Amino acid sequence: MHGLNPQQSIAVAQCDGPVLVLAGAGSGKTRVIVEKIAELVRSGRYPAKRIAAITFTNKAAKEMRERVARRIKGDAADGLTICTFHALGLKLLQVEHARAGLRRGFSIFDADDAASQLKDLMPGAKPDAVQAMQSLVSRAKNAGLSPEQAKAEARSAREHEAAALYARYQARLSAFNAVDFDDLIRLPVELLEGDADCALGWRERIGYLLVDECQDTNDAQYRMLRALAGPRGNFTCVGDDDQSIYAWRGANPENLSQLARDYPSLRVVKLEQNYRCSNRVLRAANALIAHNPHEHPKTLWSAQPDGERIRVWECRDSAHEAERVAGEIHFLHTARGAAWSDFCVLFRGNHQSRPLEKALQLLRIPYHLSGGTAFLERAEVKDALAWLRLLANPEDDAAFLRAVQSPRREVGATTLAKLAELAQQAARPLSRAAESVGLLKQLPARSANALGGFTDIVRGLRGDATRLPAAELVRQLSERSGLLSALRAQCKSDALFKIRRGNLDELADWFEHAAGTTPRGASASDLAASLALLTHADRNEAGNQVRLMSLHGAKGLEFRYVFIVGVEDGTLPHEASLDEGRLDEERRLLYVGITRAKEQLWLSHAREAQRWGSRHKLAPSRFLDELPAAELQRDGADPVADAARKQERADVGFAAIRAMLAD
Ligand SMILES: Nc1ncnc2c1ncn2[C@@H]1O[C@H](COP(=O)(O)OP(=O)(O)OP(=O)(O)O)[C@@H](O)[C@H]1O
Ligand SMILES: [Mg+2]
Repeated sequence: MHGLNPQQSIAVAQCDGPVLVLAGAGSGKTRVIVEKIAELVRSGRYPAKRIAAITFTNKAAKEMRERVARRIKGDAADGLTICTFHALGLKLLQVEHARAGLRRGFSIFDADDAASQLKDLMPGAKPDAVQAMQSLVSRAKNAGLSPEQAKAEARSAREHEAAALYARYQARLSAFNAVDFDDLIRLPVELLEGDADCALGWRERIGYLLVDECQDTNDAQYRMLRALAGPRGNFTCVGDDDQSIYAWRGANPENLSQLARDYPSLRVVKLEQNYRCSNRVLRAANALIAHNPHEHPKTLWSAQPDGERIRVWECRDSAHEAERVAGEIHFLHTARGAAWSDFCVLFRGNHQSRPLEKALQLLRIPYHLSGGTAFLERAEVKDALAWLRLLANPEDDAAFLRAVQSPRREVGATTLAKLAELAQQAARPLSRAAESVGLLKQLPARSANALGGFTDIVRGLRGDATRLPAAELVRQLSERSGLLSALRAQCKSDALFKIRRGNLDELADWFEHAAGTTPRGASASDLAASLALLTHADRNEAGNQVRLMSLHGAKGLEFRYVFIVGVEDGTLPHEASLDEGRLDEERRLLYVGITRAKEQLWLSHAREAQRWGSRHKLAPSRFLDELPAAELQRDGADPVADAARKQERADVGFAAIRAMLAD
């Protein structure tokens, strides 16, 4: 079957009843999902519109869509659902909004919006305290608890406090006709589990379900899967317990074993051949992960050549480390003709990208940083989105509050507080209260005028919102809202203004693109809702560029050359995991990193770090000692090879300089 091995073929062919593919990195689990979708459609067992595949990120969804499109000819793939749990939850809620107690066009609060609501509900609380409460509330939601259940289950005083806050926070969300990210899973679960008709309807809609990276589902997502699959359980889940790296976000790899308990007829398929990594890389990965406890040890072998030994670099500090990485990339590109996109540099924490960026820029190496300063977090983008949200949903008070103050107009905090009071008395959302002449009369004339001006603009745009193409709406609203001219006034230089206006153009482009790819030609307001689910990394595609990303972000990907920097005790494993006994998860993280490499791998660590103005010593990661020495080549271990390499590198360097002079 299309170059699949026998085990993969079994997993693909098994279309009735539940299937779990449990296998190590690079063994072709994602490939099984892609082939299986193609097979289900081609065989006519399920039309594309009755198949849903769940991926861990939007980016992975996009990639899978492209891979499937290559396997299925023509329009047979139309209507296929490939998305994240959150996006599927959103889709479900958009259809079932009435059952979920929401009105059409409800808003999605991102983590920032949620935090600001909680802050508001905790007057005087320090940011740390707000954050702590936010994560407790989120944990309760991810465990699938309603406010009432959270209250009943609370044991400690803190949990009682969190449960009470959860109830007030939820009341506020529903007053705003809004949901947060966690609700995109929790509410569908509540609906599907509590309403048999609704569940049946969705099982009819989604005849076959496939889930990638199943080890990283949290409890609420697992329940969503179970509720959607129903007792018949027509699904294929694939996962690897050794790659579970999201425990901190509530992921529970136990769900893999739970599947067998919930579905006694579960067919478990194991894959043992790794097609990705060189043999050395794979042997090193296997040796590392063997240090974690395993109920069922996995065997994973590779028919690939041994390949180069794994380079272990000891560097002075992170700047030196970055220079070596950039130098090596430059060398392999120039001397061996590797494409920039063949390289990936991985790190534990996002702050580690800075020295790398500097070093790459110095050598003029094009790079792409995933999950950097989130595009959607930029002020002008958030402003434009608030406007869009308000156009979509007049009851979105959070959007109103942001839009009415961007750009600033003569509507101050006092006016808004007064308006909120009036709105509450009249039981209306803020934007409706601001439109009511009767209510405005109770405000000072200047503020009332300013509000009137604002609502005129909103009304005008709302009239055009359904008529204009999505991208055009973004452009018009940037102009007509005054956002653009405020931005111009605010920017000290033309260059800066260009960059920030560029962000708004990018938003418009994104809308144009997204509207073109959604089947129903989604309106700008639908898009504004789904945009909340996207991250910078998802939206922004890398071209022929070196990729910089966190180990967490690298899940599922593969590259010819992989560098992992900062392999130090305290960095990887991370400081916080040393005393909390979460070493196993850190080890899995390194396992994920190592198994991204197809041909060659570099692990580097620094001797010193600068912190709070003073230097301090760093020790190499304890994980390095867990790798088989025979597969490693440490600095200085092979002076002859080192010298030869240096010479080759110098030659390439001279050639480059000569070429530059000739230009
Ligand atoms: N039967 C096969 N023959 C040849 N190549 C294969 C086969 N199966 C998978 N591959 C290739 O092996 C590589 C790894 O496959 P895939 O990404 O599906 O693995 P995975 O198990 O999902 O990995 P991860 O655990 O990292 O998510 C890909 O390049 C894929 O094309
Ligand atoms: Mg995969």
